[in-house]
Amino acid sequence: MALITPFQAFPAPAKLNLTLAITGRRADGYHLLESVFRFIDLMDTVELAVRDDGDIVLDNPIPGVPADSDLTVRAARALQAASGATLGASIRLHKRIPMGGGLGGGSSDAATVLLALNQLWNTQLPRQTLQDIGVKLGADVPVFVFGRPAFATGIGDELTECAVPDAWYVVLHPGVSVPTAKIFSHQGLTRNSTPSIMRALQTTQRKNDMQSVVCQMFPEVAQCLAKASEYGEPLMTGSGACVFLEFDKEAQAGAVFQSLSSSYTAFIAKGLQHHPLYDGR
Ligand SMILES: C[C@@](CO)(OP(=O)(O)O)[C@H](O)COP(=O)(O)OP(=O)(O)OC[C@H]1O[C@@H](n2ccc(N)nc2=O)[C@H](O)[C@@H]1O
Ligand SMILES: Nc1ncnc2c1ncn2[C@@H]1O[C@H](COP(=O)(O)OP(=O)(O)O)[C@@H](O)[C@H]1O
Repeated sequence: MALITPFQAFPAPAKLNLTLAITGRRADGYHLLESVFRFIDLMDTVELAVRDDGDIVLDNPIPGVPADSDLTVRAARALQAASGATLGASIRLHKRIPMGGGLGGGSSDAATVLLALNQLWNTQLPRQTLQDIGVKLGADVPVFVFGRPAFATGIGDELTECAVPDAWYVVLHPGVSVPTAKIFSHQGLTRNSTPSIMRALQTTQRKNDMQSVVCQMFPEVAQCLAKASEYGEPLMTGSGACVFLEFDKEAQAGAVFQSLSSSYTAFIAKGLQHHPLYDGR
């Protein structure tokens, strides 16, 4: 019997980019960003059981995503390679975060695997080392390992903790899936936002430099933003397609959710002050 522990469940929250400015492009094609990331309580669950044969096995691959490409499997293998761990893991994924929605679900699943297996395998790598392993899997992975709301620079991997308000969100899915790479490589993308001098301002200035190109390519996103603007000031998260509205009170979010959930797949979510696996260290 290869399994040597029972399955344990670990949460993987979605993220919102409260603001996202593109300030330049590196020689390797990756873009320089300034963004404020926060976590919300819309979550996937990753179940993990330790194996004694060193294998990494995904029990329930996502349709259309081969197990070897799944970010959870890649994260577990990257941790084995970096730590020399000889143990393996069986993985079961319970997806709730829509894919290709700009909510970072795959990256969050990967970060949860890194954080959880680092404990289950007793590899004891420091958080920064896990972030360094994570960035090779995807630019969004480090912030989930970092575990706190963050002002991000670099390609989204240089992180400073920042304050975010207690808030509730209505997240709308416009019904299309946006390919991140296509938006980053689009001719019409503006890449010249001025880097901010006062970082604190970034939590109040809200924009998304990817929104205009996504709206050109996917009119469904523009229509969703127009509809949502009847209830507040919506913004797209990441490279889309999801759109969100922020509210101070749960009741306000609840009323808007009621109104919009007949037109869109919608989620109501509480903003988190830290990642559920963040232990303060
Ligand atoms: C746009 C953001 C904002 O948080 O989020 P999502 O919309 O994906 O959630 C991220 O920067 C996405 O991060 P992630 O989805 O992990 O990106 P990766 O897998 O590393 O890269 C996907 C593609 O986007 C491009 N890319 C990504 C990040 C970045 N700073 N510059 C880029 O040019 C890469 O060249 C690659 O072609
Ligand atoms: N565990 C995973 N969950 C979701 N998507 C994954 C996973 N592993 C690999 N992927 C791939 O990553 C792509 C981006 O997914 P995701 O991170 O959910 O969206 P986004 O980058 O828009 O926030 C998916 O379309 C899928 O092909």
